[in-house]
Amino acid sequence: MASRSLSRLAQWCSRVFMVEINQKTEPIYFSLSSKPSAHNTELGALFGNGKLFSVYALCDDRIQSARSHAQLKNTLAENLPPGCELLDSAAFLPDIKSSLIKGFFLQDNSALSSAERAVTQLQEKGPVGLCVFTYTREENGQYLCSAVAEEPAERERKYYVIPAPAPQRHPSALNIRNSDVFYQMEDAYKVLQECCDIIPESKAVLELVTEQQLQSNNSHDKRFPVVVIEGLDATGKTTLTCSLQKALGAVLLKSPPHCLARFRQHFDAEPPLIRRAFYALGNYITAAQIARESSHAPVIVDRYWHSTAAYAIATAVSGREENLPAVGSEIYEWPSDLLRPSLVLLLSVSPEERLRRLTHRGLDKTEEESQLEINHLFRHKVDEAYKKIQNPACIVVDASPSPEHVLQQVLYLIRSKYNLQTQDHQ
Ligand SMILES: Nc1ncnc2c1ncn2[C@@H]1O[C@H](COP(=O)(O)OP(=O)(O)OP(=O)(O)O)[C@@H](O)[C@H]1O
Ligand SMILES: Nc1ccn([C@H]2C[C@H](O)[C@@H](COP(=O)(O)O)O2)c(=O)n1
Repeated sequence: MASRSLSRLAQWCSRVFMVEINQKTEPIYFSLSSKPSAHNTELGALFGNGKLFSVYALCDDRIQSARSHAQLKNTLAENLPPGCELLDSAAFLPDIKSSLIKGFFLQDNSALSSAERAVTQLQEKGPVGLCVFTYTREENGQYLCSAVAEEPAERERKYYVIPAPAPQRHPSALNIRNSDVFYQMEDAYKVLQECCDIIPESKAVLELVTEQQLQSNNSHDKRFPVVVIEGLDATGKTTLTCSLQKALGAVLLKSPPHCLARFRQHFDAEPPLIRRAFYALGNYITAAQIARESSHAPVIVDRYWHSTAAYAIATAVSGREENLPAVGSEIYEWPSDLLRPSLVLLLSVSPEERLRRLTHRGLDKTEEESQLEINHLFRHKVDEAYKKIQNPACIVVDASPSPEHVLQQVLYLIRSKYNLQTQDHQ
């Protein structure tokens, strides 16, 4: 998307705008038109009161655009006048992949809006173009939209705001491929290559990926079973994987791998495009380690691609759980260049039991895991996304019994699939 082509209001008329009032109700969809609509009362909930404007960060450089969007959100949130709502917004071409442009819609009841002043300061600071729309209500009940643009002629141009039909598929899934989830190592690798000038740690991560790939044993000779243990935070993955390692004389690996631990906190603070590329590359390093170790012993892995894809999809797909694409969608496809495990077990416990274990454990969590605590809906979406991933699909394991009971249950599952003997029988 070339930002220059979108700085002119007319270019936005082909798009549908979506504004999410909250995570639980359907978004409001509208378009811009040269003709008024007879039915725009539907827009009342959004365009009801106060001063209204929306803002989108436009930039040709996807890294700069991702960081500018994050910076814009922080700036608007920090300068929000009392009574002003900051809502997620997006403009898209229905069913056209990668057409989603994320932004923010503000309902502002204050006269001199500090949010608007913050946007103006950001615009002057650059370096990315912001496209700001303002909306006004006419006497006849029609809503008009104009762009705060450089050229006077552009500023004078106004379009009617008219209701638009809800698209077949929720637009937040349009940009997932290579923005939130990566399906080839080289696509994730390219993102971090583009970050090297602004995020020095990227270079070190890329060197580790290259080093591990060079050491990878791609031979498809006899391999011992590779069992991945997945699940939300505090479902008992670490406890179970350690017990499995002892019981099976297995090698225990994890994703992200230990060699990336020192970079993790930094990339967790980056916008999704960069953060997810980091975790995707972590899976490829872990895959190279699995390839080497599974030539001489069974391998147990604590989190792998299912975690990376499920958390990314659940974060990217806003709104209700039903907005997740159906099973069979390409977004759930295992990457063709990533080593496939023999078995993936998804540990499942009740939210109450999980919270009990988390509280009991007292360790800190990633921002996303903190989200899981406050956001019941987000947790459900992560769980649903886990279960939609195919080839291999997860086998759900009830992990609420005692650690020993869960271990025996999982050993039975593994043994019934392979004639793997436990350590004490060898
Ligand atoms: N089957 C179980 N029954 C009761 N408590 C358990 C069980 N398994 C683990 N726990 C306890 O629950 C807490 C979380 O366990 P653990 O760290 O293994 O979870 P986890 O899924 O690895 O979490 P994370 O993803 O954050 O690493 C720990 O205090 C652990 O002792
Ligand atoms: N392969 C992986 C492993 C982890 N993540 C992300 C998803 C969550 O935000 C978080 C959970 O990890 P934990 O705190 O349990 O170590 O890390 C991922 O995206 N891909």
